[in-house]
Amino acid sequence: MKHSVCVLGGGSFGTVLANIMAKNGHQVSQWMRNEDQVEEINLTGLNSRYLPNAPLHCELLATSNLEQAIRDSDTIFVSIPSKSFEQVVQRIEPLLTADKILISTTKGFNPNRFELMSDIMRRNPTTQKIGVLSGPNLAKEIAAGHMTGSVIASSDEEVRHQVIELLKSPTFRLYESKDCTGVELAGALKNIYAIVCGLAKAMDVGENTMSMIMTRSLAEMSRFAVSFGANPMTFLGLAGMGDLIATCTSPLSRNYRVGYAIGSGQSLGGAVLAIGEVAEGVNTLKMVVDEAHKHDLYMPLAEGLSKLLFENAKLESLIGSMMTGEQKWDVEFATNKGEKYV
Ligand SMILES: NC(=O)C1=CN([C@@H]2O[C@H](COP(=O)(O)OP(=O)(O)OC[C@H]3O[C@@H](n4cnc5c(N)ncnc54)[C@H](OP(=O)(O)O)[C@@H]3O)[C@@H](O)[C@H]2O)C=CC1
Ligand SMILES: O=C(CO)COP(=O)(O)O
Repeated sequence: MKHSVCVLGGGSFGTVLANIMAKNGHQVSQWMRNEDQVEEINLTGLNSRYLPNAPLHCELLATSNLEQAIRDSDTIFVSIPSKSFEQVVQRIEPLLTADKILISTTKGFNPNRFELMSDIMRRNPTTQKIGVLSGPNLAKEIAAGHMTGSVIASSDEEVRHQVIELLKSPTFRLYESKDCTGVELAGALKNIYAIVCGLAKAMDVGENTMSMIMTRSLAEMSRFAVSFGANPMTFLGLAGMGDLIATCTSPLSRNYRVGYAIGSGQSLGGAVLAIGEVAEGVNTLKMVVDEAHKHDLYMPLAEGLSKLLFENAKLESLIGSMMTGEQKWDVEFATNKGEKYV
């Protein structure tokens, strides 16, 4: 069945998703605020700023008319950086109807208060058909046709099945989850640890060290997420371990590149500016460390990175955080916490 879909955001991820769905034969419009970009995509089939060298499907229609894009669509993917997500969702609220499906693909927190993108979407008074998409989805690899998969999380079966129908392709697999909190937190939190891994790589640490950092990162991420109601098992899946591996090892990750640049001697501001695209991990780090303090959660890697980036601490303090912190359980959910995981 052919669906009418729109993707909000003209960045690299919004563009690859819109392109997959157009290739799948759906009617797809991609909303962006930049008129020149709209013209370029419609005339040349290219989004040269965010996804150079990736020819887009001829039926993908770029538009700057938000009202029409929403009215014509049964499913809306919001692919806007977390900083502007709330503002864009507020703009579309008067255009929503109870049957429209809203999906977030954004991996971050609202910078104004501690909440996830799904919390922002749920506040709309009209539709509760809501889901989040997250997984190892480096946009440029998807555009190049490399195989990957993602997780569609929603408590609503219709939402999950609709997203699978829209996006499944010979190179893109979709898996279902009901653990929205876990999937969404996994996607947001891994960006912190991609920065740490970029830094570590710039320091030329060995593979043992990289493996330890990634594994302890997974422990921190799941500890944090479980305290907000997530299922720790979600972190073994594509949205957890899958995305952590992709983002912590690939120079295509903007967060990894921020870490690498800082590890090579650049300032945080300089590194973010040079990338020219969103690196969500920087805001996420601030929000998460604040929450960890409030809830007394032990997160030595995030804490060490925060001191390095925001308090001018030396690199050694990050290493110290990891190497001199408490050494207790390897997999804490399998051992000491609550009988249900034993
Ligand atoms: N790229 C990737 O590999 C993946 C990204 N994600 C997540 O998807 C989200 C979007 O990322 P991505 O596409 O990479 O971002 P990019 O940095 O590539 O692009 C951001 C897009 O959002 C637009 N935008 C920003 N603010 C506003 C606003 N107030 N109103 C309208 N448009 C706005 C920008 O428009 P303009 O150019 O006009 O500023 C631009 O089109 C992020 O949370 C990211 O973590 C998830 C999976 C993979
Ligand atoms: O989330 C991503 C891949 O799954 C993209 O990571 P970056 O935002 O670090 O580029």
